[in-house]
Amino acid sequence: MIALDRVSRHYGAVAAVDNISMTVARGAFVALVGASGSGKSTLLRMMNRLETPDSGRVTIDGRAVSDEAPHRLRRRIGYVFQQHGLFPHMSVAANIAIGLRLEGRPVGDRVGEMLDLVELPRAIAGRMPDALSGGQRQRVAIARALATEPPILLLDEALGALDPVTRDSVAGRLVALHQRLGLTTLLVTHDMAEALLTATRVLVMDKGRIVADATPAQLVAGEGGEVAQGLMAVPRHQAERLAALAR
Ligand SMILES: Nc1ncnc2c1ncn2[C@@H]1O[C@H](COP(=O)(O)OP(=O)(O)OP(=O)(O)O)[C@@H](O)[C@H]1O
Repeated sequence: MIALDRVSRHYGAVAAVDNISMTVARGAFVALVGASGSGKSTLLRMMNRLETPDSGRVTIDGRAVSDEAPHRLRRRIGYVFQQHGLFPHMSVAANIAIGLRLEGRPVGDRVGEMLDLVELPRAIAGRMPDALSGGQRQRVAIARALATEPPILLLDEALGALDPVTRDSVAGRLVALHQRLGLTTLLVTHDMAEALLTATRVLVMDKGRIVADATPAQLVAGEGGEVAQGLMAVPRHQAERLAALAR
């Protein structure tokens, strides 16, 4: 569904994304992990034209994203980032409905349906974003991203600002939504454990390149190479220390 063909993006001398070719199948849940600065966000943001490659081509359903107006493209691609990005002066309902309104589509009962989808009470529709908890705000941001029913969902550290309990619960809801709506989802995260527990395919980035492309089971089995296993050391070490506490 999504294809990158020899895509690069430089900032001065830095190759943020260095000649990457990859494809993402429809319905996949792909995590992009890697150290800070490895190019994850740049790669993601080239898919919805928030960044432009210096060379190479990004296509969705066979069509180059550069041939489509950004606002049209973004109707087909939901995008959620770390700082939820809700409009502070608009109610929850107005935030969720904004995509539909911009397209001139009827809102109908969509706000309520979207709140149901992310398991928030419909009664919060009239609240302002600053009257919500961080986890609730992030779920509203996901509801907003999905309100226009885009088939693709891009999440850039979308859970990164949440406390661990909320993060775990929102991650679980996301996987359920991904399956229920048949989405194609890409999740950028620093957290290898989160990648392993949500995605079915994990891409590991290092210095602008993809250095591993593996399933969670393969990574747990020790595959994927040195950089991937370096990232695996964190959850593995934590699991060992927790197991040692129980002894
Ligand atoms: N607008 C920009 N101007 C200059 N350099 C940039 C810009 N955006 C990204 N970079 C550089 O490109 C490289 C990749 O950045 P990117 O944000 O894609 O990495 P990342 O893996 O998402 O990092 P993080 O996990 O810290 O968000 C970094 O060296 C970064 O400093």
